[in-house]
Amino acid sequence: MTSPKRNKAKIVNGPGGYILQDVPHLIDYLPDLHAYPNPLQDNPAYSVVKQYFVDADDSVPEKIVVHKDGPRGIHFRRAGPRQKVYFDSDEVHACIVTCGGLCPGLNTVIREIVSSLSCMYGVNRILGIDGGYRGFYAKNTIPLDSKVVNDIHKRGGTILGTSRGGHDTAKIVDSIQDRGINQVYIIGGDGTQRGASVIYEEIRRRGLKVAVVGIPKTIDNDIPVIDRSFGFDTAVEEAQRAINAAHVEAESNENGIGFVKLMGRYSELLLLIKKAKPGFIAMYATLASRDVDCCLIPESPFYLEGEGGLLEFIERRLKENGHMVIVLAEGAGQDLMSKSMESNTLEDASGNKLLKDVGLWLSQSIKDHFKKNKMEMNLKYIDPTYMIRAVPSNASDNVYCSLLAQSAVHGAMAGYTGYTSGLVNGRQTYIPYYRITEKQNHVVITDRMWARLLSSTNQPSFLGPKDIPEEKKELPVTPLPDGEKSDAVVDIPPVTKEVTK
Ligand SMILES: Nc1ncnc2c1ncn2[C@@H]1O[C@H](COP(=O)(O)OP(=O)(O)O)[C@@H](O)[C@H]1O
Ligand SMILES: O=P(O)(O)OC[C@H]1O[C@](O)(COP(=O)(O)O)[C@@H](O)[C@@H]1O
Ligand SMILES: [Mg+2]
Repeated sequence: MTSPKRNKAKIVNGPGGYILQDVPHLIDYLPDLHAYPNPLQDNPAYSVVKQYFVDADDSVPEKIVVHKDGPRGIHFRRAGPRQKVYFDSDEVHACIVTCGGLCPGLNTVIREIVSSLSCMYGVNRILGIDGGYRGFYAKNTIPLDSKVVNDIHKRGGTILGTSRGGHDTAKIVDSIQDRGINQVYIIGGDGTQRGASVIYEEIRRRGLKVAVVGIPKTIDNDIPVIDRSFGFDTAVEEAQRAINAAHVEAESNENGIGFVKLMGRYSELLLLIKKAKPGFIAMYATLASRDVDCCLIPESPFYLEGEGGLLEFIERRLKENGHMVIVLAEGAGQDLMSKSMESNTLEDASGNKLLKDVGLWLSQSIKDHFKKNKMEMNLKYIDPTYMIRAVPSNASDNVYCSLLAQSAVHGAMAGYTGYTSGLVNGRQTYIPYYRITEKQNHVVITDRMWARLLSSTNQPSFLGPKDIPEEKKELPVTPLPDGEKSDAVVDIPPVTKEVTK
């Protein structure tokens, strides 16, 4: 296992408190690299586009809600094609790997990386890595071209296969070096991006001309900074089907309860710091459906018994309406379940905490309660968790995946490396790894979005004021005096979580 080396972050300060959290470039450590004119300038599809190439100074603000006297704040480099590229098309030997859990849209991203490289930049050496990180050193590669990927966007899953665990940095970089690969596209979630970050560090330490690019994938929506991950929209849409079925079942039965379990799990890292456990799919599926009476997510603790508890609320809602729908994120109520059952903490191959099935436990607890109180109730339990991530991406995710993949390719061709390509405030950007890996996204229950959900379901918050967690306040950005512009570097915090093999 290679321990990540400390590296310097590229920070550019500008007037009015402007900060650019820039991404590394190959010339940062290979200053003599040759640049070429971008072959896109001769591409008939683009020659008519005004200002097709992105201006070198274009950047995208992280926060778009501002006060008139506030500092301009943090920005990211805008993604897109540059006038100069640092790879000759014939020289490029690219590879693509998919890691972690499935997510709708993986195949669309693979397809578009291949198409962008071959159709826009004339690259014809592209390899698929079979079965996640360990495929770099334990499996054969899969040659990819436009024909092979032609209709894969219509299929769920990933044609390359995926896995958890198996991240051996030295072996992976050896394989990249031995095969002469010089562009590495890594599609995966929070764990994968941490893996990409250490691969980039090792490549840089060895002084290789290899661009390492991350493409964020997460059905849990737990990757920070970006607006949302591809596949999330599809997953929420698919979850609607399960909620609709639950509603139909509930309505058709005396005191019917439709109970749906969705994905959204505890993160081990976040358990350590007692923070986020994302319940985004449950929250958005509930908001979209309007048929849900109660949404339970890990970020918002609840209790079963007594006044103000879940069981009391269920009884009340059944009396009022004769039926109800409950949506539960799989990470919710894990503490309640652990208290009532013998528990030992297990992990998957990537070090993620393995969850017990809270859906089965909670639905049984509800059944037991009604039986004990001799009240009639009909509960139908629906677990669509793997179904919602195995489907192909919907139209909007397909467009999103395509733009994301194109941006990733433009960046690598332009010589940028050590970045994740992501949508920030509706614009494609390049985000340095340390911003992606420093924390995880979670539902903030003191935000307006959760309040909107509570007012749409009219469920109790199950919280007193003292239960509301204090969210870490963001440090204010200190504005620089007008006109002052300085290039600065700061230490990047090393990746904290250890690699699990
Ligand atoms: N801190 C880390 N350093 C290096 N590799 C990691 C790290 N955490 C996870 N990985 C690797 O990333 C891959 C995917 O991680 P996982 O957590 O399973 O999925 P996801 O990336 O979708 O969150 C696995 O192969 C795992 O070994
Ligand atoms: O595929 P597995 O190992 O059963 O894991 C299921 C988990 O994967 C997820 O879909 C998230 O996966 P990632 O962390 O790989 O994005 C969770 O929602 C779920 O808890
Ligand atoms: Mg993950």
